[in-house]
Amino acid sequence: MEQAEIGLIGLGVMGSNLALNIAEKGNRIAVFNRTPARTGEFYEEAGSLKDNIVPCETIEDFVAAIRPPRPIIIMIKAGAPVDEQMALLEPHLQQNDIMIDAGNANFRDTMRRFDALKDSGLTFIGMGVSGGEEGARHGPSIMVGGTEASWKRVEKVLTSIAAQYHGEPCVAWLGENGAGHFVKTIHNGIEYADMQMIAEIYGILRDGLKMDAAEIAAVFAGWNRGRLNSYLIEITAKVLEAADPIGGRPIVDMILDKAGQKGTGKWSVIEAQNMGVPATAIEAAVAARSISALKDEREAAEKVLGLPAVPPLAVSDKAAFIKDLENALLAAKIGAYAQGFAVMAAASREFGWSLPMPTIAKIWRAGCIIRSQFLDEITTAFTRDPHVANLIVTPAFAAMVRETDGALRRVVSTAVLGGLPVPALAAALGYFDSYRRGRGTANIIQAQRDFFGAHGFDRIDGADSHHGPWGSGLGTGAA
Ligand SMILES: NC(=O)C1=CN([C@@H]2O[C@H](COP(=O)(O)OP(=O)(O)OC[C@H]3O[C@@H](n4cnc5c(N)ncnc54)[C@H](OP(=O)(O)O)[C@@H]3O)[C@@H](O)[C@H]2O)C=CC1
Ligand SMILES: O=C(CO)[C@H](O)[C@H](O)COP(=O)(O)O
Repeated sequence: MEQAEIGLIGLGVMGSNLALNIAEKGNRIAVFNRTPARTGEFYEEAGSLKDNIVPCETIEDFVAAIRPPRPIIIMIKAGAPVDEQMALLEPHLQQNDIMIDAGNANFRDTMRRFDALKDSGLTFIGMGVSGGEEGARHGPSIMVGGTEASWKRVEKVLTSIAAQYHGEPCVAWLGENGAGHFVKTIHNGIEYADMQMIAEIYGILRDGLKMDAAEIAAVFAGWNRGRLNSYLIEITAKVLEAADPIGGRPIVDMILDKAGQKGTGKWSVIEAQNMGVPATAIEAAVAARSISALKDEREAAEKVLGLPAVPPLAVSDKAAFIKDLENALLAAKIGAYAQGFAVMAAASREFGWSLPMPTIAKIWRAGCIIRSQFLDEITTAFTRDPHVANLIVTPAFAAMVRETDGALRRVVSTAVLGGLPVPALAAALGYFDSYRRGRGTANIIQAQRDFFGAHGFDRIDGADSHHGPWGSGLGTGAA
């Protein structure tokens, strides 16, 4: 039997769709799954693509079915399962075979795995894949990290399966070792912020303006035809339109308000904090998911505290306010993306990757969950100035912030006065207001630090004195 050009382990949601995509693009692929019954089931469902698929029940058969040097995609649950799978696979591999972890790995695990294989003759690629089930099947966005030589060996097949944006494939080599998984992590961090901000706007429409799901769906569908055009806005309109098969009410009204999270959002925030980069909108989004998970505590707290005793939302012109909501969402989105890109710029320096910002924006324009028209504008901004300190000071985005931040301010103020939680929108606004203010208030913090801990400070006039005239440094207030 003709050998396959590539192998794939893990026939779950992502792996099975990726395998079908690979087969459909004319590549012969060997597949393996820990639970063999799934392999048979997958093969039976493959229809006309069966000719390009070699189903294997044992690791030995799987490895033998692939032509050396073998590229093998591992698309399984992230974390320890990947180490276990690699350990099972490794003894069967030969010089120059490549293991490609395509799951949502923590990039620190990817760096460890990359280093562990460095002198073994085997190669490791850490590859972020975005687009969910449909993207994996018809064209995901793919973020590759590893050696450039190993990328060259998989470039053709990955290019054949990636999404296309006006003829340009949404796949790229982004740097050594953990670069691809780091970029995927930040993609997801931005995804968390995007989703949370949409949820906050939904909350204002539902709880503030008392609109029903169908009315809110129409608002999002309208926005999807404008500057907010994006996959996440599109699917938000669709989920709001969908009816519950049991009972016929809008399905969103039947879904428990507890959000799951698998780790990428949290890792984005941890890494941002490690590098001292403010990613406040992403942090707020991660924290909001954690608060959402405290359903029982929230219900108990509502019984103790009640909802805020505030008047109903002060909105005199509903149409104008909905226009403000659209602009506020755009402004806040700019803040979240600016933060995500700033985290990647810092990581690029920290880990020596030379992450290509215009390329990252380019490969996110199609295929991935945060795909949008907006990313084309980010691509243009970073292409003009790849090393700009922050997206919001590029001419195009500075103009957009100036145009929309008033709406964000009005929306956040209205929501706060109406007792509606908008932590991610408020975080984006706070970020703009802090970042654009040349003279902030940290002089007080520096003085306090010097007062109690003799930490010293820099002076605005550059003079030499680095400590304040605090005397003993002992306060006289309460102990
Ligand atoms: N779903 C999504 O939208 C996206 C998911 N991802 C990432 O892709 C990866 C796969 O996700 P997804 O396809 O959704 O997951 P699924 O839950 O659908 O599938 C999980 C797969 O992992 C296998 N697996 C689990 N534990 C082990 C183990 N210890 N050893 C070997 N195989 C194991 C399962 O095999 P078995 O059948 O034997 O249980 C199954 O094939 C994850 O890292 C996920 O974060 C990335 C982008 C999008
Ligand atoms: O990577 C993805 C999308 O890009 C996956 O769907 C991931 O599971 C999303 O993260 P979480 O489950 O934490 O919401």
